[in-house]
Amino acid sequence: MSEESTRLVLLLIGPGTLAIFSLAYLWAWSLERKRHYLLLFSAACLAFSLGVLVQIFAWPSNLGHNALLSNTFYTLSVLALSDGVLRRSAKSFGLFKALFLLLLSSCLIAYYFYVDRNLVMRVYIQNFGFGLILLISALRLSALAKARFIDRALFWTLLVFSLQFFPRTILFFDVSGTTNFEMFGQSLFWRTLQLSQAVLGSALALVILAAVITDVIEDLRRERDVDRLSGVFNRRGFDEHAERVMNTRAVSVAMVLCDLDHFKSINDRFGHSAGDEVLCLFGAILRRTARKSDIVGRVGGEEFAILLVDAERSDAKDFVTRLQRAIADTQFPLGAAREPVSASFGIAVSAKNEDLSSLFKRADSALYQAKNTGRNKAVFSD
Ligand SMILES: Nc1nc2c(ncn2[C@@H]2O[C@H](COP(=O)(O)OP(=O)(O)OP(=O)(O)O)[C@@H](O)[C@H]2O)c(=O)[nH]1
Repeated sequence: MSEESTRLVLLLIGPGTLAIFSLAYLWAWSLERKRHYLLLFSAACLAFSLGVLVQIFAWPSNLGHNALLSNTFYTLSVLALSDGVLRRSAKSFGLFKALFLLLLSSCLIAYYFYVDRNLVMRVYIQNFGFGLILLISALRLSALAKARFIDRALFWTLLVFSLQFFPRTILFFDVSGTTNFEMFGQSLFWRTLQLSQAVLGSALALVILAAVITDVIEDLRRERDVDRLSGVFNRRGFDEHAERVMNTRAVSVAMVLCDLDHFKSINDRFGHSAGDEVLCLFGAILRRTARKSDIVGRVGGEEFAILLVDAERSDAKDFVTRLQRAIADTQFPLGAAREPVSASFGIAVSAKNEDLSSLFKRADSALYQAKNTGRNKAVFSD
């Protein structure tokens, strides 16, 4: 292979890798169409890849047109990337802001080509501009620095990627001393740019892909573990989370089982959908009343379980009292007479080394007792 072909192949590695990432995001979007930001990542990779190709193959050959076209692709890529990462976190870059920046960069590049031809200014405008856009986006996502591992990885990779535009431009562009467009492709600046984009750009694309895959897996896990009607864990989710707490934390826990009274009669008199509405409201009450660390689940038709973490008998009693008050204060959609809704409770506080199944059984017997001795009351397991 001639030296020229080897050089070309090496130059094509970066845009080729990004084109593959573009296809990967597109494929991911075809599986998860509600995640529109995947299209933005795909567009960002494709636009960057096209920008590099336009420069490598000098198409169009007119230098001014080439500078403008490659700048458009690069700017679109940076804007799509910024908007994509922001949208993943339910924020957005803003269409008008993006269009304004695209227009501004095109005008500046055109000015420093056609009016005051200055390669140095064009390189600084592009690199500092891109660095700044990405830096601002990264800083808007600073909350991710305290989130899950993959979010932290995304935040820091984006931050490093945005910051590298500044020292790389200053160091290598000044060192290479290139002010001539014809020599630009041979310059140290252009080569370090290609290398850093290939390495850091691929790292960023890879971290984003990993974050997207993690999002999808978490969503699937949530769907598997959460009861859609009441918004609390289903039996599977409850067991898994409760088991984890009991196996990893050496604190006293209390199991509260809670069963709505005469629920069959609610369904019979007001209809199944009114019954559903009661379950939905009841789930909301439980989520409001429990602490973040507690585990709440719907473990049967109208039966709920709450594992109070780091709780003694008095904490469980206080919790149930607050719950009873919240139930009494809630207006359930049960006809004009506003039929009251009540629940019975069985409570068990963990003994030393007691496992989940034994704790659950004791709370269940206490609940059975509450039901059999008049309902609308709480009974403790001894
Ligand atoms: N609307 C609705 N009803 C449900 C759902 N799951 C179970 N049920 C109903 O809940 C009722 C439970 O009835 P029972 O087990 O007799 O309990 P109950 O009427 O509350 O009686 P006590 O618990 O003894 O006070 C049944 O009629 C089930 O059909 C659901 O998701 N939605």
